[in-house]
Amino acid sequence: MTQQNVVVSDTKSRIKRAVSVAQKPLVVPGKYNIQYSYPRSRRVLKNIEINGEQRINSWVDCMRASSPTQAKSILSLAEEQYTSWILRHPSALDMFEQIVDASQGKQIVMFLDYDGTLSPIVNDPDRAFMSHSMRKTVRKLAKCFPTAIVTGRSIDKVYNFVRLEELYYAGSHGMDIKGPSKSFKFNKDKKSEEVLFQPASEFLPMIAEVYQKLVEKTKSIAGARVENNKFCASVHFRCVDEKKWSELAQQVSSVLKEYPRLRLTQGRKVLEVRPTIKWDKGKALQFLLESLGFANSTDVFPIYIGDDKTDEDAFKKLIDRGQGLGILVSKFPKETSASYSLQEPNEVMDFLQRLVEWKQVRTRSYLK
Ligand SMILES: O=P(O)(O)OC[C@H]1O[C@H](O[C@H]2O[C@H](CO)[C@@H](O)[C@H](O)[C@H]2O)[C@H](O)[C@@H](O)[C@@H]1O
Repeated sequence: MTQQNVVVSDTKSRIKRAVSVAQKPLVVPGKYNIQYSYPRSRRVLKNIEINGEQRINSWVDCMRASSPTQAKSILSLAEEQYTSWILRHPSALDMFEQIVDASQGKQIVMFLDYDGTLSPIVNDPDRAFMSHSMRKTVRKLAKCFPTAIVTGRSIDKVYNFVRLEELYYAGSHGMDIKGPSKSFKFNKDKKSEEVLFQPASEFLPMIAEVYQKLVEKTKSIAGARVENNKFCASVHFRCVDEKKWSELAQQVSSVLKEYPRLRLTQGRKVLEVRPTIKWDKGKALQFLLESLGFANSTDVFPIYIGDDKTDEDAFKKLIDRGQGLGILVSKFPKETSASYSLQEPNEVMDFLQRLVEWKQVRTRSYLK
């Protein structure tokens, strides 16, 4: 079954669900961000989601008080936009049967982003814990399919959260790749040594130096926080007053001026400083598929689940390969190359759990 077939079928129920989701009051304010919450590459520090949401909330309050009819038309517009988005990126839970049908006869390989996908977004990056039930689900998932965590975090950090030896890990946006320990190898026929790839290893001292400079430069800005992710560094502004965002951006930019071999990208309330090498989460996905022996295989069905801009490189890679599918985790419409959507980590867990159950049923009936 082609992806188009999958998307076209079941339209009525999806519209129904889309409209009912769009009507949930909690979700509605953020939907005004449709075109604005996902800033295009260089529009740094503008139109960012949470404050956008607050601002819009107060706009809507004022508008309701002064002109109820006008407010209603804005709400309808948001609903329409959400409905149109969800039709293009239907829920992976609603489309579960079609997704597994499309994978028939192929080896599913799972790629999971960490923050915002397996763990909820929180203010303190050191406290982005994943739940026990999520860990249990991912453990079961890895017994059924080769499974990789692909993250902007350093491998050490993400491993401290995930604590599952049986997974592949691609840390620092894919610039640090490790395989599972030998006893957990999925494909026992493949070479037994751990996969290990560090395409940006020469940048290690530079990132360490830049990290120190960023800490120094930003320390006067309340709430700013710099995280060393080994081959890249993150400057968090989730807890910085919006009035201070441009000052923070200037400080970061002044440090980067001295480092032409580093570039800046943006994630969810975070500025990511990373090497200019042509390597990203999409390339990491490709590398891992090759390591698993699926370089030119048509019998593989990779599923990538992620919530952030950096995950778009992986979604695009799947489109280029013409294999598998991408699932964006988001409550709000965003520009994306993913085919499907899930609203939050809890839905991701439900989806993974269904995959596990589906696989177990198939294995049982195969053994009968
Ligand atoms: O690729 P990911 O696994 O999604 O990592 C991207 C960044 O995630 C983390 O920051 C994000 O999550 C934090 C905790 O919920 C949140 O406070 C922050 O605002 C988000 O941007 C991580 O701390 C960064 O280092 C990663 O680059």
